[in-house]
Amino acid sequence: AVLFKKPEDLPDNTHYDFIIAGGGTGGAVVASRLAENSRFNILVIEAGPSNEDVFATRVPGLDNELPRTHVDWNYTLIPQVGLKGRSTAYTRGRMLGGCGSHNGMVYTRCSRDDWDLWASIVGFDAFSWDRILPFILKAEVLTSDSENQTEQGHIDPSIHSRTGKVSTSAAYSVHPFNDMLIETTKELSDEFPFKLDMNDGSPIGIAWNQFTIDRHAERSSSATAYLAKTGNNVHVLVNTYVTRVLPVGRGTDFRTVEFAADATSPKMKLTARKEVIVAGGVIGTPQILLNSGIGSQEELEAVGIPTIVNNPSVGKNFTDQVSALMLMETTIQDTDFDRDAALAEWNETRTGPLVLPNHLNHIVYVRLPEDAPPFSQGGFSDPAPGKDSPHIEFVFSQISTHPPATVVDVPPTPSDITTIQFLAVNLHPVSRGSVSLNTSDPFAHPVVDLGLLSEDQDIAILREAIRSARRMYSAPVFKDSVSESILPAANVTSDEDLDAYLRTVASPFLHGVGSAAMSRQNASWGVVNPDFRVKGTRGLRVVDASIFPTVPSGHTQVPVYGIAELASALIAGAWG
Ligand SMILES: Cc1cc2nc3c(=O)[nH]c(=O)nc-3n(C[C@H](O)[C@H](O)[C@H](O)COP(=O)(O)OP(=O)(O)OC[C@H]3O[C@@H](n4cnc5c(N)ncnc54)[C@H](O)[C@@H]3O)c2cc1C
Repeated sequence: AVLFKKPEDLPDNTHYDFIIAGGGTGGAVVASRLAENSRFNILVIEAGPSNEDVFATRVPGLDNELPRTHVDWNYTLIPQVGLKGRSTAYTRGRMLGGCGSHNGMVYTRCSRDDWDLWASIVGFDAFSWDRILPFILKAEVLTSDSENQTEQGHIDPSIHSRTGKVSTSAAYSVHPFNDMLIETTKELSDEFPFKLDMNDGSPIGIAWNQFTIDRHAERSSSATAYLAKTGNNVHVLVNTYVTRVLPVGRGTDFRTVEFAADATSPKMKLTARKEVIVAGGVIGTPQILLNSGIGSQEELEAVGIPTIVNNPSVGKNFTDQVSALMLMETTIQDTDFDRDAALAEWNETRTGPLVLPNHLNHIVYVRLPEDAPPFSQGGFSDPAPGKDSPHIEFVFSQISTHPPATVVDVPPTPSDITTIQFLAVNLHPVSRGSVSLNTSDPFAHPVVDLGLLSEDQDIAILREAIRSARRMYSAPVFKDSVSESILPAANVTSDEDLDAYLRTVASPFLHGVGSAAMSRQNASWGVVNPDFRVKGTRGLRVVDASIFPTVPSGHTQVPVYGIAELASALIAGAWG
């Protein structure tokens, strides 16, 4: 690809077939795949800088140093009623590769049920597990064993690809906690069975984590694995903000993109010969559509934006998983290390603690039984999409006396006590939020609301997540080394007390989806059709996590890779 750092550097008289707004996870995949047809010229416009200018993007263990910097959009949720009016940070990557350049690199395809549900919601079988899998595999290349990465007992290589793009590995470190968790899968096998590979469509149990990390212990992303490897028929304009998409003439053929370096620079316009693809992510995409007059007429009028396509679904249905910090007191060896020495080691030999984002190695997925309290006593219906889908995830951060190494806000934590630090997550909340505008200024942050814990069902499941985690640490293997629940405190056990704790600590898990949701062609709701085209328009598609109709049973980057590969094939096919 050819990189341009300022709008005025773009060559005159170049005609682009496709213009892609947002060079993040989804946008970079689509640009690279379309570029495989050498007759297509493609322009990617990205608000942030190149990932190559940001060293910390390369080092897995420096992922926590990227949020709240110039490569973060630094959004804040409006005060969340379900969190006692707390506002929490909502980090999103703002550079080539988008969130994929600053995320936790966990590789999860989510469950068979998630994809089959999407296929039935949108009425297009291409989204079903069996049919999306080839596209997920197209995006993946499993690394072979190297130091700190092994397939043996950690992964089922037969369900992975050796020929795709983004590196996936079973990166690991050696630590006694690993063996203890594996022992738990024997001692408490009903609730916590061992799972050889959580990417087989049925992610339930305790598994070794898999990460988008390459064999040189570097982050792999759509920026490094796709965009950096494309030819010169892709032009990439960084540091440039897409303000609107505009129709060509008076209709709804939205093939013109308006952009500027910043609020004080002149706005420029370019028209794509074939299509515009918006890939601004779960906040950027609805913001661009709304600024362009595609949204609820009533809400657009209130901020003085003329409506071109009246669609009240734009920005609605915004959903994220909700997590709660937990700390357990322990005598297990801590995972602390000297950062500078570790960085020197990573630089020299690509070994040491920075080869991994978190310093513990497993991921735990729990499916609540049918008679679990939220269902049997609370009367709530099962929010998971099927029997192969978990309700709860535990993801471990570190064992330390320091505050938790997480990018979400955490309450003050006790010092001088060594704790196992992890997040308990409700994977399928039913609370919904929105992305909306309170100004017609395209450079202002939109109003971002997740409605976290606004539905009682969500807190009921998070309560069970805490109880499930405590059961896990009651396994005999932890008897002499894990003593007490510190957060929430051991005496916090009743529903009321757990709820009070949860409303104080809960945070978004940063897997936002659904703000430009896909629906059936003739549905009365939804923003894009199953071919990714924005309803009521021509020439305009959306390809990113905003189109997911529901939040899946895991982390969201792999589903973005899957749908971006599918979309690329559809778009290339339409113009082939
Ligand atoms: C801190 C964090 C950790 C995470 N950890 C994991 C994990 O371990 N595993 C996992 O699977 N998922 C993880 N995720 C989620 C996952 O990374 C995202 O769901 C996924 O990358 C989203 O892809 P996307 O294409 O929808 O958006 P993005 O990757 O965010 O891409 C959107 C791009 O559009 C650009 N953009 C937005 N607006 C404009 C505009 N107006 N003009 C120009 N450009 C614009 C943005 O700068 C960005 O580059 C994490 C997310 C975060 C924030």
